[in-house]
Amino acid sequence: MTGAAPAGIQVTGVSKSFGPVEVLHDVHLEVAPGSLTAVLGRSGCGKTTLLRIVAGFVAPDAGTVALDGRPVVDLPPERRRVGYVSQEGSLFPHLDVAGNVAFGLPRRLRRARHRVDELLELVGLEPGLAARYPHQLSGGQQQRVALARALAPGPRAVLLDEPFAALDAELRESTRRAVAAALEHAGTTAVLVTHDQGEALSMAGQVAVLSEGRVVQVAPPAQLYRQPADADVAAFVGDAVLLPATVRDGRADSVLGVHPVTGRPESGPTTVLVRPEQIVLEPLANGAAPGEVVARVVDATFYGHDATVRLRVRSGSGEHPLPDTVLARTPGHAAPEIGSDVRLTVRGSVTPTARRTDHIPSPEHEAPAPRG
Ligand SMILES: Nc1ncnc2c1ncn2[C@@H]1O[C@H](COP(=O)(O)OP(=O)(O)OP(=O)(O)O)[C@@H](O)[C@H]1O
Repeated sequence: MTGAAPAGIQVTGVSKSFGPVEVLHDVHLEVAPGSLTAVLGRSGCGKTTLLRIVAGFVAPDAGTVALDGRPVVDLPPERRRVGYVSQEGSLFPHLDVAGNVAFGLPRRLRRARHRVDELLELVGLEPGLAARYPHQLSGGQQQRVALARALAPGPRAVLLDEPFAALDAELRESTRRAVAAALEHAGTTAVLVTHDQGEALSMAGQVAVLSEGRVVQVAPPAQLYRQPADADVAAFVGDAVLLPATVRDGRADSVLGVHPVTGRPESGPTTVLVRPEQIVLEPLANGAAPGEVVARVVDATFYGHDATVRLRVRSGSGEHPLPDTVLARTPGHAAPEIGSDVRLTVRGSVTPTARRTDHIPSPEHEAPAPRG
């Protein structure tokens, strides 16, 4: 790839209102050069607006956007050297694949067929597709062509707005992999907007969670999942079991037993997060020993590779009240019978997770190193 070196992106204090509605509030985001950041949030939380501000299609009311520390808010989109891929790819219907990709190339290179082939190869498409028109491609192929077109001028960063949302599940997965590989190979800085937590966690080196126009946490995927900033983020990025607990000497005492605590918790009453896959279920063949946690299976949903099991705790540990139900995830073949009693144990550590009282940045976040 020719083109500019990948740029770091710095979004500082960006706010934006449409009429009386504030869509973004004091957004700060730092994207390391050559890395992939996902902006994750529910529909309407302001993700697209943020991306369009970085691209230059929308001006912020307050705050700045910089590339490698140089403010670009006064530059028009075409001078920022930032590529944009939308949900539908928006290919030109009257141009074939080669024409679409070449459109992104500098004028002097537009006739250089080998450049088009290189870009198609980069996004994992056969050169044989070059003569097809967009309507002759699958949705996933169209999105890859759109990425090839965006990468053609050697942009300093690429912005992807829900690029897989219109694809069916199987195509989405393979297209994600192809796009992630192409971005990594090109070494381009990328920001991906999505409402799909699996997509954000699996593709990005850093995930920024946006809620009602505010960044509520920025963290690498594993940290976001294990140490969400609050209960809302915990429940948004996966199934969450939240239990009242008391922390003493780095261990939390909850109805599911006494467990080590992630991070450096303060002693005292709190709420702890347990992920359903941490809960291990065993058949209760010969009754329960004193102190064991026993629950009855009230419901189970079978997904094939795994199953989620809803349980009513019948006897718990410690002084905390029994929760209504807890959710466990088991391998599909090991899902217990509805109505049976099982023994519950929790693997690993639990995480103190407050209800949202304020918008707290992630405490231990460090920006991930650039890829490669
Ligand atoms: N040009 C505009 N004029 C008025 N309101 C707008 C405009 N653009 C966006 N909005 C509003 O701003 C809010 C955020 O929109 P935005 O598209 O940024 O959200 P989003 O998180 O990307 O949502 P989705 O995932 O549904 O695309 C919405 O309430 C939307 O209606």
